[in-house]
Amino acid sequence: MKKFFQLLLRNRLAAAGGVAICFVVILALITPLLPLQAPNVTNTANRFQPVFAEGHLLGTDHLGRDMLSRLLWGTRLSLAVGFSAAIFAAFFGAAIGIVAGYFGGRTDNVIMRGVDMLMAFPYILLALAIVAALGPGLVNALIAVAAVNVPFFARNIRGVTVGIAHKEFVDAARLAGLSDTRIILTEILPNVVPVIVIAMSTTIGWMILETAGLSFLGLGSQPPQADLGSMLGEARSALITNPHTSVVPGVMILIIVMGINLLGDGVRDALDPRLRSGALTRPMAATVVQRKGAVPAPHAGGVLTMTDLETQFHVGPRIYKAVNKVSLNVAPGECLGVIGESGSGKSVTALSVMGLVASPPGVIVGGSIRYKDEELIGARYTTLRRFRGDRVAYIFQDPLATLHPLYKVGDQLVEAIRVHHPVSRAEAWKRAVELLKQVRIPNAENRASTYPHEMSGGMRQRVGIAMALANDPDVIIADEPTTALDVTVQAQILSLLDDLRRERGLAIVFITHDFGVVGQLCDRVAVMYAGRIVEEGPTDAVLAAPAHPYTRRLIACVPELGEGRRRLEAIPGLPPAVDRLEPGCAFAARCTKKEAACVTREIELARAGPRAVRCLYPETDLSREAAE
Ligand SMILES: Nc1ncnc2c1ncn2[C@@H]1O[C@H](COP(=O)(O)OP(=O)(O)OP(=O)(O)O)[C@@H](O)[C@H]1O
Repeated sequence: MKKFFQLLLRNRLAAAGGVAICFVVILALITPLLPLQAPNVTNTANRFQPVFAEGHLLGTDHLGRDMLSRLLWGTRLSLAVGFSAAIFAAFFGAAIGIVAGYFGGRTDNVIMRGVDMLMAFPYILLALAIVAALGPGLVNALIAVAAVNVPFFARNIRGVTVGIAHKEFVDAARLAGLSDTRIILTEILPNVVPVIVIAMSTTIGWMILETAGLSFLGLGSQPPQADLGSMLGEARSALITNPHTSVVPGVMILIIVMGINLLGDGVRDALDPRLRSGALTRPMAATVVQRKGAVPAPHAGGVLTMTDLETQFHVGPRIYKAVNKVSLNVAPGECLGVIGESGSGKSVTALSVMGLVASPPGVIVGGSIRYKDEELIGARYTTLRRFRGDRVAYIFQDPLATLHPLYKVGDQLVEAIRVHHPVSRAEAWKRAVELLKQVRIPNAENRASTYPHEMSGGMRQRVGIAMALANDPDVIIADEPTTALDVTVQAQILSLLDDLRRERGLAIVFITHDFGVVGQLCDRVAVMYAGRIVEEGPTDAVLAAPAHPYTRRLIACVPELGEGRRRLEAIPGLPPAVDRLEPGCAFAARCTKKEAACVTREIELARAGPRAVRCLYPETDLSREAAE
């Protein structure tokens, strides 16, 4: 709740709207306590007194009634009717939407066709028809305004409910034997409440306007009772001669509706969890760079070289050191594996290369990333765009999330090609089909015309690889591309990537959790823990004699076929949170070889020949191994 208010106040327009609305609501609440004149007592001798007239701060109307008193009593009434109408509409609309969305099928059809019929009428005509049927009066105006807004809520909430009703947690509740009512109340409702609140906050102003409209037409509040709409209606004939009688209620309506709308927009933004971690802004086109020191010289050669890369997330007062002085390099035709537990910083390292870490909250605070001889950290956005997808391409874990669901896969490949190369559509289509063949998609000509949802997971991942290959890049960064696939398809994809790098001299950075995959594909491996590289070296050497205790434990977690009796050793405990890192080795708390020296000072990555380890008491003596 505190976070919600902080975010709301950070949005200045929303805060201004909130202040205006609070002021008006407080005034309306204390109206009976204020020393005001009676709002309905007429005094025709005193009619049309101007603003600031003696005894009448806002003047008098055509019957000599005090405008200030009528304005405050009228505001009270208009707010009460507007809020009540919004609550009624939200309650009935949400109930209808939830029932239709949850039960689906015929129930949904019958309810939603009824809602469609209501929506087919122009809403003001519908409201007029309802008031005409019920008779003029404020309560009937309230019923009419609430009724015409019920379909809006029903449609919105039904849409959200349909999306939730078949989620795994709802299925789990069904399997647990919960009744439909219980599921709706405990599983569905908490997920739709934010949407109801947002819809309400953005429609209350609208409902106040509609009620004022009906009163303006004489169908809402009846004389002598004042609300803002009826005050405007009565002042209509004196609009030119005594404009203050219209301006006073008009300005109040403006303040209320503007205030509620601004506040409503702010509430909607503050309730959106995606905006919580950053400011209320869209992510920037490239990761923000706030490098403090000088650009370090590259530590090694290669087509892609990262040296002392530091990427952090700045969330309020917290700093998450997701990537902490990471140095990696990959040569043409080489495959570098990056391995580590979930949250160790592998993806953030990969995304930093092309400035794809979302800012806010991501910030690159130090280091160097070189593609051949070109420095990428701090490079202009046009340079990064030129390289993205063309020289350095990505393959992500979930191709369904990265492929556009509404375009055929061939068209998406055509787009990827034409973004970087000025070729005709027909030519790009031919190349797209060729790419699909290269990634061994059978019947590629026809498959190019299918949509992503018509393909299996393995096929889609091949399309993802084809997309990465579209512009013949020099480097492919593959972020767990086989984790979601079954072992047969996984093996096919791995051998495909292996062939491609041998045929084309591609450099591959392969991010994975799985040492089995590293052993199959990678020439070298870097092990990450809590944002740091803890070990690096040729895959065979690391697998045969791991130097860091963490690497040894990770390898021990991999089951091997035919070794059924070997005990798999899980690593106890969890990786540390990267916003509260203690000095020294981050693995110390889980390490069986921990000594006092491990947690007193920073431990350097000690290099010996092709291998490196960040440990004071390594499992293998790398200097001796290098000397041999
Ligand atoms: N938007 C964010 N705000 C704060 N911290 C973040 C954000 N995104 C990532 N992190 C943190 O950065 C660290 C590194 O995350 P990253 O996604 O790189 O891990 P990973 O090793 O790729 O994990 P996985 O294997 O699960 O994909 C994690 O500790 C994560 O909590």
